[in-house]
Amino acid sequence: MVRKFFIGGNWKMNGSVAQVKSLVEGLNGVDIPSSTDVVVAPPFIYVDRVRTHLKREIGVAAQNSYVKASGAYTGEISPEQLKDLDIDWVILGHSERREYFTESDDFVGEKTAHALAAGVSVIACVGEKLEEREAGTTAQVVTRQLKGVADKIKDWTNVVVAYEPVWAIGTGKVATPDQAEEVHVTLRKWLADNVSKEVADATRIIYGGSVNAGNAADLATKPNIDGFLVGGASLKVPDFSTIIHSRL
Ligand SMILES: O=C(CO)COP(=O)(O)O
Repeated sequence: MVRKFFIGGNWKMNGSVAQVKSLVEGLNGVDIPSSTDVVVAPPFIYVDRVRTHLKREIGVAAQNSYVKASGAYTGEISPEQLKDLDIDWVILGHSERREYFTESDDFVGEKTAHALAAGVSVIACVGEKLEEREAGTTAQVVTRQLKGVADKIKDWTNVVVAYEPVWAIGTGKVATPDQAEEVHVTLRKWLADNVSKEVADATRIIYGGSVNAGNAADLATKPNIDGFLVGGASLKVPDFSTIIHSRL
């Protein structure tokens, strides 16, 4: 099964009008291989302008969405509203949201189901903390998080799973290709055993955590690493471009 390479750029809470303009101009000059899906996720307030000015070969994602279509939910954004702006993707369950905004596995699953129902594809994130890895519970943690999503959805066609070990995010401490591959295999096996062999074969599992222009190609050699979710390096167009072209 050939899974299309997938590169996401998570800009997190970074950027200004000027920086967003320069990123979009830079990205418009990057050659996007037809074998690769590329999606960038600006902060909410910039998604509309990014979608308007960015070339269509690059998708745009939000970094969160809520579980209702509309209503009295101050500060929230619905996937229906994202769709209204032609935003086709959303990142859900990022460890920063789980940690700072106390999002549970169950809530991430609910948000995933609602986004998919609204026609927005989902990058669903899982990942263990350092103490969980050291305690030997990595597989348990990531499969529990994946189950939170699996319990709420039936169709995985529009889901990409991102494995992002918390200890590797923004730390410069990247998982080795073998460490990442091991967890990707665990996640894929869990999908095969608990959802279906077809879903396990077809679902892209991407890696995130200190991916940069220097380490992406090595990680991309692993058969179960189907791409990357990139934070810091996605704010530097030349580095992000190298990562986009990291699979030979
Ligand atoms: O959290 C990440 C992407 O969602 C990874 O961030 P960094 O690439 O900055 O480590």
